[in-house]
Amino acid sequence: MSDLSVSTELNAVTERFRQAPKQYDAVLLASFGGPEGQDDVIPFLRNVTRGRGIPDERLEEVSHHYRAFGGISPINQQNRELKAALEAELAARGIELPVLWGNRNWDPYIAPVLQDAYDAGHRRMLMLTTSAYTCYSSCRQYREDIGIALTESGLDGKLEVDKVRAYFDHPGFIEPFVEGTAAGLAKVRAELATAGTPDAPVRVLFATHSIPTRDAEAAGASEEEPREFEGNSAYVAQHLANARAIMAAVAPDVEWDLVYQSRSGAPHVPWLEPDINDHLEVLAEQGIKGAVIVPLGFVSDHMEVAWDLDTEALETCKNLGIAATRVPTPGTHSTFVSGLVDLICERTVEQNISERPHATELGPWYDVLPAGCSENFRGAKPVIAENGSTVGTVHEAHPVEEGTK
Ligand SMILES: CC1=C(CCC(=O)O)c2cc3nc(cc4[nH]c(cc5[nH]c(cc1n2)c(C)c5CCC(=O)O)c(CCC(=O)O)c4C)C(CCC(=O)O)=C3C
Ligand SMILES: [Fe+2]
Repeated sequence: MSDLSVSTELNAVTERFRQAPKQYDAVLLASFGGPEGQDDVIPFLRNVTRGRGIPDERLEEVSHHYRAFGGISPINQQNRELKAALEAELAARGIELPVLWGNRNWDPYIAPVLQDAYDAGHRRMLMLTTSAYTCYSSCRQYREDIGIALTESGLDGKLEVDKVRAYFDHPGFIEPFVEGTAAGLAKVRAELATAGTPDAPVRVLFATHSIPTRDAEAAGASEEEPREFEGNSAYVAQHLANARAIMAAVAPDVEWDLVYQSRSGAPHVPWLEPDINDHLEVLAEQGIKGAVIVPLGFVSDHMEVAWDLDTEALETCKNLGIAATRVPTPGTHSTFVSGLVDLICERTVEQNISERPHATELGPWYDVLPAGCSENFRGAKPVIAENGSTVGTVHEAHPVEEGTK
């Protein structure tokens, strides 16, 4: 249906940071976590922002987003559904790999999940995150949280944990956006036609989470493997490359912009801009009458999508007289789920997939990150899946290996 252009070639850098396939005994589906009731809201926000310099006023404001949803973030249910979909796809392919689910900021927390996994006999796990891009928050922080959990529990050296590559440009992640953008454009154009202005200008807005510009510049950067990125940031470059790939497949003639949302730091700290709402005002002044909002930075329709886009940005569009629609996130789209299982199979010995499909020239991203990748100036922490770090590796003979020799 679409003509997303996909390459399976490895670049020299990826080749160097590639890990040989292993015999894993479980997948760890690692996510952000969210509150499941009004009483959870404040403790959850404290977990997220511990030591991060987020002003109280911002926490107060964000707590209202959660309160409006009964204190329940949609993210946990979405992860339960993703876990079930992954289990079904693995089973359908005859792959015996249990999927365990752990969160960075809410129950079920990563640390006890790792302990339970070890107690149940697991020794070699492959982490799959619900975060597709490269920056501190979307990659390194997950790797540090595993590193900290392993070190503090004494499991380091006994339980091995690796990570699936950042999959922003895997076709399984991009295809649902291609489909959604095409459908969104058709919907907005139909709406404009009904209003008697079929030729009114429409803009596609690719939305992602803003991050501090300092984090953006550190994203994907490492002394070991210096690389130049568009926008001076792998995070920015990855989104731009994805947006281009999607527009090339869907509507090469339609104009688009990359915009940011959910900024939370202190006002004097610079974050990536423009904010989607500010940008919509500029577009309205330029005479834009239709907008297709693509939540390119997100894997599921969690609170950052449900509030910041569906509640705030769509409200802004309404006030500005812009006909708008928000495209679905990959969620449990069968192409996405199947792509995630392909990503797992890239790393496993059984039913190994040796090709590394990628729809942008930036990828495929690394299995093992170059030393110091996306460090965020908050001090060194134990980290897994990184060149030069032994955290998350096993120093003794591995029982699974012994059994299979
Ligand atoms: C890059 C990125 C992603 C995408 C990658 C990924 O998916 O991981 C993401 C996802 C998410 N962010 C989420 C929620 C929050 N993020 C916050 C704060 C922050 N996010 C940041 C970045 C990101 N965040 C940053 C740099 C901060 C500042 C504090 C810090 O430096 O860490 C805060 C604090 C309050 C506020 O200021 O908003 C909350 C509540 C939820 C859960 C939604 C739900 O509950 O459904 C999800 C999926
Ligand atoms: Fe966030």
